[in-house]
Amino acid sequence: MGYLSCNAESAIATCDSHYWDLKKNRTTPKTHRNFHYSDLLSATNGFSADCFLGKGSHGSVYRATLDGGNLIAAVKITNFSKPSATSQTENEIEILSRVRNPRRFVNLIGYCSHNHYHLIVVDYMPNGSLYDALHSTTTPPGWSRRLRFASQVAKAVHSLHSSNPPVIHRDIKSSNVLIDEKGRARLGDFGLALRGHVEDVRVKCTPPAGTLGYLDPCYLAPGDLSAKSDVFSFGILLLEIISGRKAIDLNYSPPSVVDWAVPLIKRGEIASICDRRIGRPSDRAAIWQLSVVAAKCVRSRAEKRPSMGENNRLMDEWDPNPNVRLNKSRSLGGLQGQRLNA
Ligand SMILES: Nc1ncnc2c1ncn2[C@@H]1O[C@H](COP(=O)(O)OP(=O)(O)OP(=O)(O)O)[C@@H](O)[C@H]1O
Repeated sequence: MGYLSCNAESAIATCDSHYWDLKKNRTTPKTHRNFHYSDLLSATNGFSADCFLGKGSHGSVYRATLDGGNLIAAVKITNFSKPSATSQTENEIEILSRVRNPRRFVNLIGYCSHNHYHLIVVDYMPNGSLYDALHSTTTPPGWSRRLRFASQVAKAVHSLHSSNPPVIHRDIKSSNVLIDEKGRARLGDFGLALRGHVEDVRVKCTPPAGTLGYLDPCYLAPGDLSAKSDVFSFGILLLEIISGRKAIDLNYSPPSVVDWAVPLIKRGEIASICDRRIGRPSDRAAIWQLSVVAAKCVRSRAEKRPSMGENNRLMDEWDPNPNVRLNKSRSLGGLQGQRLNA
């Protein structure tokens, strides 16, 4: 996936550099382990093909068997010679040292530096990414799993936005949502995340970055960043979950999932955007509601988008227990019948 801009180094130069100076270790709390390279080498069988999990834009990922077989982890390796990769890895370590959620995030276990390489050790997610589940399998997830994934990602993003100071992820997309051993969707890849209030100098100085197709059109300059940029990307992710279409797919016209799906949602033609590979949704009201939430999240004016807290409250109405759901719906007022003004 192509990053529009990952130019964090120049931002660090102009901003409050000591805040992020991981190497001098002034601000990073020691909650993670410092691994020896030799341990990671043997834990991955010498980074063998057998342990290879995948390759991203900044390096490769391997499965590691640590602590005498008691801990299975994923090791991401990036090369120091790529400055953008280095700054993203350092940033990911910094952020993940401060936010931790065993059920919602792909958490940091530790890290190691060796010669020209940074190695970051994180929770191992044995069931691939949401991108793979939606786009690369012959058996895509059914509607109830999709609803669960949507709700789990919403909770993960909300927990970032409501931490103190808040964290804006800036790269929410299906390939950064990984599925754990219990089938839960967890948010990973915090390389572009920013921790701080929007008025903080670090946040104000960092150039826009993200992935094409998910990037908020209002986020054109550093000062435009807000949590609503994550809300936009989350809306794209919801459209992807509902339709099974990629954020941008040149095989379709229009290629953008937003340009295609939102007019249909506004006309109430929800069935037209539902993924045909998995049949009709049994819980049509929930999918209807999810589609409306998605359309609200991708509104062109950031201030008109709901917060992740509001999205969460609406999604909580899909409790698997119909009685609980009915009560919640009564108390909160469902979306059904609401007009959607872009
Ligand atoms: N914690 C993990 N557990 C298991 N597999 C992982 C883990 N992290 C990444 N992977 C796998 O490794 C591959 C590369 O991941 P990585 O995060 O480096 O890149 P990406 O998110 O796919 O792409 P990009 O770097 O462009 O954002 C992914 O396909 C993913 O399935």
